Amino acid sequence: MTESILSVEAIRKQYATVTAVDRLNFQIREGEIFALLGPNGAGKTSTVRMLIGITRPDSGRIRYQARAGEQAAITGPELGYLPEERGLYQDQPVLDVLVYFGRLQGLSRRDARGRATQWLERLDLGERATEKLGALSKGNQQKVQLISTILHRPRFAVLDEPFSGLDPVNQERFLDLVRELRAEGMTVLLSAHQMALVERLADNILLMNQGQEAMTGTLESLRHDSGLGTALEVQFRDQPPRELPSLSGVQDSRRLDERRLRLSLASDSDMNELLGALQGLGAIEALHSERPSLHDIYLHAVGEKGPNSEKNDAEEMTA
Ligand SMILES: Nc1ncnc2c1ncn2[C@@H]1O[C@H](COP(=O)(O)OP(=O)(O)OP(=O)(O)O)[C@@H](O)[C@H]1O
Repeated sequence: MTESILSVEAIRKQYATVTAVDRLNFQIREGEIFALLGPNGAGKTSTVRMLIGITRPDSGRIRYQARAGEQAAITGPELGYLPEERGLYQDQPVLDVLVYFGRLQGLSRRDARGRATQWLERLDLGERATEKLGALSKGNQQKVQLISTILHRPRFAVLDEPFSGLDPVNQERFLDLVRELRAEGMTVLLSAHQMALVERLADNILLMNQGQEAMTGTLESLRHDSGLGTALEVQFRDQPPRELPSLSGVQDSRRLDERRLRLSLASDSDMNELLGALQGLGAIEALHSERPSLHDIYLHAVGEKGPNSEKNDAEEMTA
C-alpha cells in the first residue's frame, strides 16, 4: 500500500494555444483510490489520456511500475479504463458485449462468460443478459460498462465519471464495489464531479485547476490546508440581538432566520469560550456543527464562493 505504482513528474500538454496540463506532479500508491478532481476544462481528461498512453506529454515524465518493469504509461491488461464517452455496442446482447471485451483483455471465452454472468447477477442484470445493450436504461448501461472495465481484474483501473447516470441506490453499490476492488488490491484513479461520493471513497485527492495542481492530499490535509474551519449553526430560543458583539474565533456569521445563526469558525477557535459567549446572547435551543466538506473545499480552492461566504438572503451580521 505504500509503494508508488505511478509517478507523474512535471507533465505538460499543450493543444494549439491552450495549455491543458501545466507541469503537473503527483504519485499514486499501489492499492489506493486516488481522485482527480477539477472544474470543466481543468485538464483531467488530458491528464488521463497521457497516463494511459493515448497521448504523450510534451514534456515531463510518467513512470508506471508495471509487473514486467517500468513503462511510460499504463497500458495492456494491467489497465482497466472506463472512458467518459461510453462506447459499447448498442445493438449486441449484453452478455456477448462483455464476453467480447473479456476476450480482448486475454480471458478465455468460458472464463469471460463465467465472470460476466456473475457480475451481471450481482448488479441485478442477470435476467437481462440476452437483451440488446441499447434496450437498457442509461444507468444499467453504465453498470455494464463498469463490468467491462474490471472483468479481467486489471491492476490499475481508471474510472472517468463512473457515477454519472446512476440513481442513489446504484451510486452506493458502485461505491461498495470500488471499495471492494481496492480491498482486493486494485489501484483506482477516479475522476468524478460528485464530491459527496468522492469524499467517502478517495484515499488521496488531487484538485486541479487550469492545468495545474490547486491542492493535493487526504481529505484531512485538504481541510487543514484550505484554512476552512467548522461551521456552527446555533438556534436560540428567542431572537438574538441584532448587533452581535465580537465573538472570538468566529470569522464570519450570517443570520439564517430569526432565531438561527450560522458561524464560520477559524480552525483554531476555542469552542468552550465561544459557547460561553453565545450563551450570553440568549438561551440556546440547538447546535449543529459541520466540518468543511470536499464540496466546500473544492469551491474554495477553485475560486468560487466558499461555504463560509455563501450568498444568502439573510442579512449579514457583524461578528
Ligand atoms: N484535443 C484537444 N484539442 C484542443 N484542445 C483540447 C483538446 N483536448 C482538450 N483540450 C482543451 O484542454 C483543456 C482541458 O480539457 P480537458 O478535457 O482535459 O478538461 P477536463 O478537466 O477533463 O474537463 P471536463 O470536466 O469538462 O471533462 C480545455 O481547455 C480543452 O478545451
